[in-house]
Amino acid sequence: MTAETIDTGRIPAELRPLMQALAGAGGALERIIRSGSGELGAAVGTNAGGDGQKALDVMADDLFRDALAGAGVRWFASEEQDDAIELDPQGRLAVAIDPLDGSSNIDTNVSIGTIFAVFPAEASAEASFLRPVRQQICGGYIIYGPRCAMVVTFGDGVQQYALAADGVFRLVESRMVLPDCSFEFAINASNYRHWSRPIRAYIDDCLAGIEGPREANFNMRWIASLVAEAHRILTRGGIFLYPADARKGYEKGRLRLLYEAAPIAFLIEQAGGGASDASEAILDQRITSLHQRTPLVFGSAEKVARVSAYHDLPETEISALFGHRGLFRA
Ligand SMILES: O=P(O)(O)OC[C@H]1O[C@](O)(COP(=O)(O)O)[C@@H](O)[C@@H]1O
Ligand SMILES: [Mg+2]
Ligand SMILES: [Mg+2]
Repeated sequence: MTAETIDTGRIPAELRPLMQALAGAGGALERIIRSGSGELGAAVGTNAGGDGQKALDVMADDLFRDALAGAGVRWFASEEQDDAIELDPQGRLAVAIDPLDGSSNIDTNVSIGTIFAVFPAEASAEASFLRPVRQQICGGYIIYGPRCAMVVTFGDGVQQYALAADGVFRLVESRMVLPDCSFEFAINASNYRHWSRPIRAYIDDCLAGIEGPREANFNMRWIASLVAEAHRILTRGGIFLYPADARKGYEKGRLRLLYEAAPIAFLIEQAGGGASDASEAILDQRITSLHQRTPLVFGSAEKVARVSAYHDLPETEISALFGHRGLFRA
């Protein structure tokens, strides 16, 4: 009898072994992070996407891969693996994972996370992962913060589980709803000069505050952990933007569609929010390669729609000096 790792009452029966495995590995990773030595942040190589790999990236990847091997998972794709791996030929699930998100924060004791997307397993890895985003059957993340929590959707609302002292993830919220009443935006403003004009216009209008087209004062956050930003926005609203920019390698932004944008978008839409590539819904996209990047904008539906509309404005209006946008009064 395997030890209980998560409340299973609100988890679809066919996904319970998977969720128990993810919770068990997540709990183990939380203990490593909480008590780990300084080497967790040591550089150990580069991954398929060309990003630097930290020791904890590799440890997390090994941990989740081993845990999923006995959980009905046939195909395993990871940010830290060049290609998908077959774990169990009898498995009926395909899991794509960012085993450790927010790696630049490992040494700074800032919240980091794990992100996962689940699809039905097909006969090949390609067919299992290179498909419409909407065919996801489960998406979620684990946040290793002051409170370790798992947030997950199975397509019928968003559930939150908190890691209790006994090592079990306990259901604490059965239907998270994204609040629409926040004037907070999250973007890495150091890249301002690299952004497109519509993105600069959108941020300029936020910065213009009460005297500007938005007629409201905004606050800014940037944690550099996608999971931490998503958790804040699910909890108190706002908008996150990691747009495409002019830097080499950032033509499609920084974040990966399969195991970052797709699961986050699934959660955000299930909580009543919106998620796009700055123009089109993420859930309407098709995944064409394991590590493909996509611009990502998510948060309250109205704010995400506004960013898309800025991309539709005539060039004459895409000027940060333009007073009241013709399309929006406030
Ligand atoms: O360092 P930047 O350019 O601000 O990017 C921060 C973003 O990069 C990421 O850390 C990328 O994820 P990984 O750490 O898994 O590579 C996101 O979590 C975060 O939103
Ligand atoms: Mg990541
Ligand atoms: Mg990562």
